[in-house]
Amino acid sequence: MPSSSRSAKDFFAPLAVGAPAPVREVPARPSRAIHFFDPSNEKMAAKIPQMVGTVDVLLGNLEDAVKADNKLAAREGLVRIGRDTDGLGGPGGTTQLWTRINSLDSPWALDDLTTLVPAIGHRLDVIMVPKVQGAEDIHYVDRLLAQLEARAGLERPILVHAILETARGVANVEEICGASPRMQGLSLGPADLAADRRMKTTRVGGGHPGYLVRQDPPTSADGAADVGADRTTYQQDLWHYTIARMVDACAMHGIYPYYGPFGDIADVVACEDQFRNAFLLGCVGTWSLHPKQIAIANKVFSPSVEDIRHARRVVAAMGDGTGAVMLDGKMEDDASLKQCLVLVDLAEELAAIDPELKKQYDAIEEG
Ligand SMILES: CC(C)(COP(=O)(O)OP(=O)(O)OC[C@H]1O[C@@H](n2cnc3c(N)ncnc32)[C@H](O)[C@@H]1OP(=O)(O)O)[C@@H](O)C(=O)NCCC(=O)NCCSC(=O)C[C@H](O)C(=O)O
Ligand SMILES: [Mg+2]
Repeated sequence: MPSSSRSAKDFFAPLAVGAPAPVREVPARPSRAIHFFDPSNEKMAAKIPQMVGTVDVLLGNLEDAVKADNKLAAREGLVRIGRDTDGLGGPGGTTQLWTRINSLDSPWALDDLTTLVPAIGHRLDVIMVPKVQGAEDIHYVDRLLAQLEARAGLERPILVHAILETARGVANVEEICGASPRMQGLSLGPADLAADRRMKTTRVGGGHPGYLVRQDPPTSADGAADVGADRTTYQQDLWHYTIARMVDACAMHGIYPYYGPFGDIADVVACEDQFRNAFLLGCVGTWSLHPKQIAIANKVFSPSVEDIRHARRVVAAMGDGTGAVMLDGKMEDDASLKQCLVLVDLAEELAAIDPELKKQYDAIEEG
């Protein structure tokens, strides 16, 4: 659905003479892990060629986590990597190439775009824009990209991904998603969002032991509550509300939602839990900050063999897709079939790019 500031008839028109036609549908390319690296960090940059083919997306980060003194080196490093790395980015790339530019109010964002698009625009699949506040930020990037693409003679538009990391961004999430046909998706930026909301946390994503609910107190025979008794507590998910809003806004506009960073690199168990919550709620992928988070993301954001076995059984049992049937004591109908088809379709997309997964899904016995 077009945003209110552009009429429906103009929504899919190029925003500059000579710019490529906007996409009508965002390509469903697997992007389970968006792996962040700092192109100014020589050790990290040296690892990028060998990571192609092992991760769905490699993202050259130019924003936070890159020291101010290294901003230029990061931009130039990304240009080198984009130019020289086989198989990275563009329509034939085995791994997508994304970048996160600096925020639009920073001294670097304009040069990020005017340098990257002419130099490696043909390789760049998606530009992640941080701290997006509303549709106006997307409109600015949209027009500028169209001008730069036209000048560079690009044949396909670079897509845009917004990070949801301000209270205003969350309040405007639907209009952000619908602001341009370039919109590919949204990620949660829990660290900046926490600061902007004045949450009293100090972490980069994940949970907090203080955010909990407690079991009711036991009562004595006279009905008095023993509030001092030992009671089980249940840690709650700080990010549930925002992820759920993000998922709905993305689904409504046909674009893709992602969890963001999990900063406790050592806690691979909680990382997997956080990723899985996001997967179950509808996210298609997550960020990876360290090489060891790639395997976690790939595992979590690929449907399990058990889920695919069950989903295929439901599809088979439902025949023409209408009516209701009983399977293993449970009712299945049109709606559960649709859920199963989400999983089956995702498995097919992933099997097409991941031979190991394909082997596992192909080995599932029918019946
Ligand atoms: C988190 C790190 C700083 C950890 O780095 P380091 O201490 O060097 O880790 P290791 O010693 O375990 O590294 C082992 C080797 O792996 C290489 N390495 C590390 N990270 C990466 C990477 N991301 N990509 C490629 N290679 C990597 C190291 O160089 C070591 O190599 P070697 O010595 O040759 O064996 C570091 O991982 C890091 O900086 N990660 C990226 C951080 C980042 O991008 N942060 C920004 C995103 S989160 C954010 O911005 C918040 C968000 O916007 C919000 O608001 O919520
Ligand atoms: Mg941030």
